[in-house]
Amino acid sequence: MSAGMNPAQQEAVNYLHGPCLVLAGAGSGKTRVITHKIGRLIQSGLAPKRIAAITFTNKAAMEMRERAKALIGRDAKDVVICTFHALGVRMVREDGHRVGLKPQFSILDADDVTSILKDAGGSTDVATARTWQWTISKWKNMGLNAEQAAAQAADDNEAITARVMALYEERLTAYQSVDFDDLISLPLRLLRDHEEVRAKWQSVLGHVLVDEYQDTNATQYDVLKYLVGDAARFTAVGDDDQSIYGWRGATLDNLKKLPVDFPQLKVITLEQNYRSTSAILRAANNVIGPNPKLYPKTLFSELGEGEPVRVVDADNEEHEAERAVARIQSLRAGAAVTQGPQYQEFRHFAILYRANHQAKPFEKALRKAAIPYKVSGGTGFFDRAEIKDLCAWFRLWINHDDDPAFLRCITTPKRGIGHQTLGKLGEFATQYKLSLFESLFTSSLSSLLPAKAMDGLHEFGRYVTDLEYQARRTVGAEDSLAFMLQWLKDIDYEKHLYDGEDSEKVAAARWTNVLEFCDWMAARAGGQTDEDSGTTTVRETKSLLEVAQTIALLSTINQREKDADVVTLSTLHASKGLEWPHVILAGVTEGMLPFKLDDDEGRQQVVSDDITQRLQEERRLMYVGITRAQRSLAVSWTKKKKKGREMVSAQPSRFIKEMGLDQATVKEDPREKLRALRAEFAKKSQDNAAAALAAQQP
Ligand SMILES: Nc1ncnc2c1ncn2[C@@H]1O[C@H](COP(=O)(O)OP(=O)(O)OP(=O)(O)O)[C@@H](O)[C@H]1O
Ligand SMILES: [Mg+2]
Repeated sequence: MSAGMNPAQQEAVNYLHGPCLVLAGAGSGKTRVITHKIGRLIQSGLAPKRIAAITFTNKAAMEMRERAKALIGRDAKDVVICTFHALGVRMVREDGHRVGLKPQFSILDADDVTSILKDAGGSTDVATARTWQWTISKWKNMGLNAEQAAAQAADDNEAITARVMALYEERLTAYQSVDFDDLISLPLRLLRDHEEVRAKWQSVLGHVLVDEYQDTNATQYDVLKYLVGDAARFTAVGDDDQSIYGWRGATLDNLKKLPVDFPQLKVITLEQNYRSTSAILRAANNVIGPNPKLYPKTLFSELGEGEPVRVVDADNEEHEAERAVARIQSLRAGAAVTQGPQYQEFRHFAILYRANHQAKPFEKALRKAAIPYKVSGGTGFFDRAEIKDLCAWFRLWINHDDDPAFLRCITTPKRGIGHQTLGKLGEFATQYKLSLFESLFTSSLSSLLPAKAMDGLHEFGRYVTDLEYQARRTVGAEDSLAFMLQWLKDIDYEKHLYDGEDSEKVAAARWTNVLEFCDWMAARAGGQTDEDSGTTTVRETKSLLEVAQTIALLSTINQREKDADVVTLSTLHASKGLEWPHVILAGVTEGMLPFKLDDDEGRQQVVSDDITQRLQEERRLMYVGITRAQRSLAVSWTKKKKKGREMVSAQPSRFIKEMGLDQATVKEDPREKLRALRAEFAKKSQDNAAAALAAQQP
């Protein structure tokens, strides 16, 4: 396992029996250490299923699984490679009964949580519910329950929020549901309060590896500590300069605590960057320079100076997007990078920005130029309303007490059961502490509702039970697909989509998503997993209900997009850990990156109101962005930006200056567009020629 590993990396890989921290800058091969160490641990005799590698996102987990498979082969399949949250799902499923949860509990997404909070707070508006949601999440991440939150409430607002939290928690228990934060705080409670749970997990896991350690929060740290116990066999890798989730409770204290809590900790630093050219690395080092250092770091690259980093100044967002597209075309035509391999496929390009909403102009410009792309870190396939609709049914099959799912199913599509009926049902359920589904068949309900309404409710209840019964018995790809299509027909879902959309085109696209989803589900019932890419392995078929169970539990699953040759659009946060040959950092405009610091709108996402700290986190975000680039980097800003509905003039981000670029080379060559046009023209005439040739074939 020592191929492609420098001595420091090898040292980290070979240090098997104690706590190990790899602290190093971007692109220095930390994630690579984790993958190789998995192999080394297996080689040393540890069973693959006793190794857990924890990543920051599902996508990162998927990538690591692939890398591990390429390196180790079949054994990689049994290694637990997942996020803290996914590990939490497993722990709560196995041991949640100790805190009153059935193994088939539901996981609520952010929208479900908002609507429960709205309700718990007495039908408040969405904005208030979201504020509560934010605070409650923060408390949960600090390990506080409603009672403790009430005790430490700083003002009336917090006191009210703590009261709402208590009601909210009651509802979650009634619904047999958990939210995302619970997936960390419940495992912690289980490990902390139940010795047998702790002993079990400590013997199950022989070594725990954590990537992106700098972005763990206090609760995750405690989970880790209990998981590894006194043996302390773990490897954490991270970079304090890439800590970008402070606003969500991540804390660098976790880095500082490690040597204190584990005095025998072995700390390894890495200095060589294998990702970026010197020009890119220099800009990155210059930007991060002003931030205080947790430990001294020098990062060098042997990949040569490379192309100078470009600065692109655009008039507005549309212009910025056009110029980005022109740059991609020009690089694809081989015009801009003169040294080394060219990296001209679409997959070699990424456009990164601060916030999701910035994607739009780029999407439009890319479409216009017929360049394929994907938006990651934003609304993914599984976040689409139509997919969530279908998942709600799965959730209900699996857990009848999942009230949010119940409400979604009974109203999508509408089946003639009105709000009044549902309101009565809700009151009844609350009064008798029952779930909505349980209430359906309680005889005393009929005294509250007219016979017709009762019939409707009973029919719905029976239909759900019947579907679940059938789904349990439907096994394999073909039957599952047929079953789902029949079900969609029964509930008239296609019509529901068309009725709900003004534009037929949009409705059709949504229906296509639904069909694609059914296909995907059916393939899973046929035994296909995300990891195998169509190779011939022996497949174990599953029942549709089993598939539904995994899908419903992990509502955010990444699509299989790894092989697609497309340009990536991503937020900076979601780009962490990844790399592309060519990167365009967009919206590097003062007020956007760094995000407006003189906050007069009481922005909710920011926990800390310390301006210096916020600026430091923004700077780290910029550092993360710059260090995603391997060969070429362009940084673009706009001379005008939106402020409310107005366009106001804007300045380049202070970070551009801090990159310390050579003034003579900073400007993007204005001839880029001409070159790009020429390239496009050349490609078009080639295509035309090919088409003409094809037409001549007999
Ligand atoms: N010793 C090595 N020899 C050659 N290539 C390496 C070596 N170590 C790492 N690499 C390559 O360098 C790139 C960056 O590695 P990796 O993604 O592991 O860095 P990282 O430290 O995890 O970065 P980040 O901080 O952005 O997460 C990858 O393409 C990886 O394959
Ligand atoms: Mg990494």
